[in-house]
Amino acid sequence: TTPKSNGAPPLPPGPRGLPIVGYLPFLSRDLHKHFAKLARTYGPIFKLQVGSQVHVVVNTLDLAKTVVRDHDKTFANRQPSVAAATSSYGSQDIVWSNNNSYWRDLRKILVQEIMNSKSLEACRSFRRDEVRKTIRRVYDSIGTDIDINEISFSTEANVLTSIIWENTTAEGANDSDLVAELQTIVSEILELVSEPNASDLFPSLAWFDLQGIERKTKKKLDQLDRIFTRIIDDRIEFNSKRSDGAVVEHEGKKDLIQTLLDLMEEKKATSLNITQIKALLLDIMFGGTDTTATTMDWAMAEVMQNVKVMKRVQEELAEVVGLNNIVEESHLPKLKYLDAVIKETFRLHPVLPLLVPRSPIESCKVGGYTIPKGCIVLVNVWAIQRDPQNWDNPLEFNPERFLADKWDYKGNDLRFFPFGSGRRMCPGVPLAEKMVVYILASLLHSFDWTLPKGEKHDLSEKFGFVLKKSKPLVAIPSQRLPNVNLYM
Ligand code: HEM
Repeated sequence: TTPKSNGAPPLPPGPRGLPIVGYLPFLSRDLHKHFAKLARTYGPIFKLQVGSQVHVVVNTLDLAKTVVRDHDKTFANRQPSVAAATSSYGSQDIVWSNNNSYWRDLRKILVQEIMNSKSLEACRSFRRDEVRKTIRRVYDSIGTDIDINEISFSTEANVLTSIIWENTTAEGANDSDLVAELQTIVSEILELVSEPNASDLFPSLAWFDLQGIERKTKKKLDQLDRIFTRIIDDRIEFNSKRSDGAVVEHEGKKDLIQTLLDLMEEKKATSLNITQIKALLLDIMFGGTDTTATTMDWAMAEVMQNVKVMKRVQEELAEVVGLNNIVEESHLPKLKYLDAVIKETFRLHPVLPLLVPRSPIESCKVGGYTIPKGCIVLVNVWAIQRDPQNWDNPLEFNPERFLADKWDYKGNDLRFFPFGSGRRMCPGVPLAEKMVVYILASLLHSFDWTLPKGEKHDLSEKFGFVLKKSKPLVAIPSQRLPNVNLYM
C-alpha cells in the first residue's frame, strides 16, 4: 500500500490474495472470527480484495465511531449483494436502499406508523394475545421438546402480521399455516443472502448467475409476493364494497396496509406504489422475525447454562410479577435484572455480527487510510463487543455489567451497539426490545426449563447474515405456577 500520487493516504493494509479471485479461497465460513484474527496481523482496519470488490473491515470502537458516527453521512449508502437486491424488489426497501429521500420517507412511515409510542400502545393487545397463545401452546406441550427459536419466531410473526393486516377480510389470513409458510420463505431467503456468490465478486459474471442464487432468490420472492398480493387485493376489494368509504380500525388505529393504501391514494408519500408497499412489508417480516427469534435462542441458552443467572431471573419474576400472576407489559420496566440479561446476550451474540454493510458515497479517510468510494465497509460489532479493551473478562456471561442504568440500544456508546448506530441504525428497536423482554419473561416465569436427556449445553455459532446458534435450542418445560388457570 503505497501512498497515492495525489497525496491521499494509502489504502488500508491487508492480506494478499491470488490474482483475479483475490482473497476468496482463504475466507473461512466464520467471517466475524476470521476478521478478528486478521485484525491481529494487519491492524484494526484492513482491506480484503475479493474478486473485483474491495471490502474494508473495521474492528475497534474508535474506527467504528469514525464510520458510523463522525462520517455517518458519507457512509450511509448500502452495497447490496445480488441476492439482497433481488430479495428486496431491486433495493426498494429500507434496508438496501441508498441514503436518499425515498429511503427517508419509507423509514419515516415505519417509525411513525409502528414504532412511535402511540402506535406501539395501540397494538399492545396484539402482543398480549400472541404471548398468551404461546404460553398456552407451551403448556399443552409440557414435558416434551420445545424449539425456542420456532415458538419465538411464530409469536413475533403473529404480532407483526396483526399490525400489518389485522383487519383484512381474507379468510384466515392470520392462520398458522400462513405464518409457517412465511417462516420457511424468510429463512430460505436469509440463507441465500448469506451464501457467498461469485456474481457479487465478479460483476462481469453476474449475468451467468453461476450458482443460481439469483434465480432461487427470485423464486422465493415470488412466493412471498403472491401472499402480499392476495392480502392487498383483498383489502382493495373490501374497501370498494363499503359504500360509506369508512375503513375498519383497531382501537382507533388503521392497520398498516390501510395506512399505506391511504397514503398512496393521497399521494402524500413520494410516489409510493404497490411494489414499494410490499418492499416495506418485507422489511418488517425480515427485520423483525428471525432477529427476535435468534436473540431468544441465545438468551434462553445462556440463562439455562448459567444456573445462578436463571435463579436470579426467576426470583426477580416471582417478586415483581408474583407466582399467582402472569407477566404483563406493565411489569417489564421493573425487571431490571432480566433487562441486563438480555443486554448481555446482545453483547456476546449480536444478531447481525457485521451489521448491514455500508458504503461510502465518496472516498474518505479513516484511521489514517483511504477508504475508496463505493467499497463495502463491514463493522465488526461482534469483535468490538468482545474486545478486552472495552470489557473486563469479555467472554464471561455476566449480566451485572449492564445493571447500571446508563446502557441503552441507541448506539451512542459504541462499546455496545447490537442495533447499529447513526442514521442507518435499526428503526425497529422499540418493538424488538418489548417483544424480546416480554417473551423471555413469560417463558421463564410460567415454566421451568431443562435440556432433553443426554443433551449438553452448547453455545457454538453458525455464521451468516444472522449469527445463529449452530444447533437451535430445544428445551423441555415444566409447570412453574401453582394455578392452572394462569395457563389458559
Ligand atoms: C432483536 C431484534 C433486532 C435486531 C438485533 C436488529 C438489528 C439491526 C441492525 C444491526 C441493523 C443494521 C444497522 C446498521 O446498519 O447500522 C438493522 C437495520 C434494520 N432493522 Fe433491525 N433489528 C431487530 C429488529 C427489527 C424489527 C422488529 C424491525 C421492524 C419491524 C427491524 C427493521 C429494520 C430495518 C428496516 C433496518 C434497516 C434500516 C436502514 O437501513 O435504514 N429490525 N437492524
